[in-house]
Amino acid sequence: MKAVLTQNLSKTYTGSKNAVDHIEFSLEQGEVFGFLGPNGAGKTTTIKLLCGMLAPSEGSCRVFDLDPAQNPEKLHQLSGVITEHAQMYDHLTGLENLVFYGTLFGVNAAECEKRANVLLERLGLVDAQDRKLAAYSTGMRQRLSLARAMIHSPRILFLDEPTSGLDPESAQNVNSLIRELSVDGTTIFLCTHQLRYAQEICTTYGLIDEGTLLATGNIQRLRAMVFSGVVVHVKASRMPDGLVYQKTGEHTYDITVNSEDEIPPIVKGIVEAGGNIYHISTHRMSLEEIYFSLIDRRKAGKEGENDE
Ligand SMILES: Nc1ncnc2c1ncn2[C@@H]1O[C@H](COP(=O)(O)OP(=O)(O)OP(=O)(O)O)[C@@H](O)[C@H]1O
Repeated sequence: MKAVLTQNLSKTYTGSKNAVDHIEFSLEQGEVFGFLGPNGAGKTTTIKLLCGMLAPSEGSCRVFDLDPAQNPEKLHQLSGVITEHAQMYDHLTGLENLVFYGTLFGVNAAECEKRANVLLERLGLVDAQDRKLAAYSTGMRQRLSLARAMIHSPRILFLDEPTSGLDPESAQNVNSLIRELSVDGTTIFLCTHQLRYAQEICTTYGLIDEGTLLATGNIQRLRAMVFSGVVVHVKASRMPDGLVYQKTGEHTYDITVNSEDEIPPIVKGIVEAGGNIYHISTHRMSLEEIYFSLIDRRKAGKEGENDE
């Protein structure tokens, strides 16, 4: 059974164009899926469709074989969600909020408290657990809303920018918690604009722009859509005749190869030509470079269409 399956999923808000336009993808259990795209691309709308907060205008989606719009209660039992404004109670303490929400999900109070203690510890909130939420800082609230989303040990977590606004240490805690949960089989659906962070943590990606899904898959698959080769940076005293390279500075060169297997003969060739090698490193396209390349390609395609 797929953790998430969408078919022709579309959402049109009244009076506007498609916010989500016939998107199709599926997620396996335990995947950390990075859903990436510019502002207004349709990420939050997709989360809302998958959580049953919105009904599709066309097409369908299923989360662990449930139709979210038809079975919102069942879905809430097995999913956790954080969006920018998670509802919690200012007059309750951090711990009381967690226990309250845990019991709403059907977990008994003793179990809730046990799990709340683990989460508060992991998210660095133990010292604040007995303080009223009204006295929490924005970052503390954000960490508590993450704990709230996890209090009932959901099978899937929908996280919209879970680390924006967190200090580096808290962000690292959240990242390692997400990694551990995925190892234990929790599926993570993560929206973020922080592409370096996404590359560290996600196993697969979806790239959306103006409601259209431009690409899905792991980083190798996305790379293959843009440029699958490797760029070798070399600093050497001389280069052999016949080798194709691009001079990038004083004694520095870039060589483009299809695979790393081509590097040893290149090194051998430089040495045999009497060159000294001072530095050699390889570069593959990062998620950030792939993202901009695919977005730029789409923009160029649209401009081409408009020119015709
Ligand atoms: N309630 C609404 N009514 C009308 N249009 C909406 C509504 N919510 C979102 N939209 C529009 O739908 C499109 C997709 O918005 P959405 O919030 O899903 O984007 P997003 O990718 O989450 O953006 P961001 O990165 O800024 O959070 C945008 O054009 C937005 O203006």
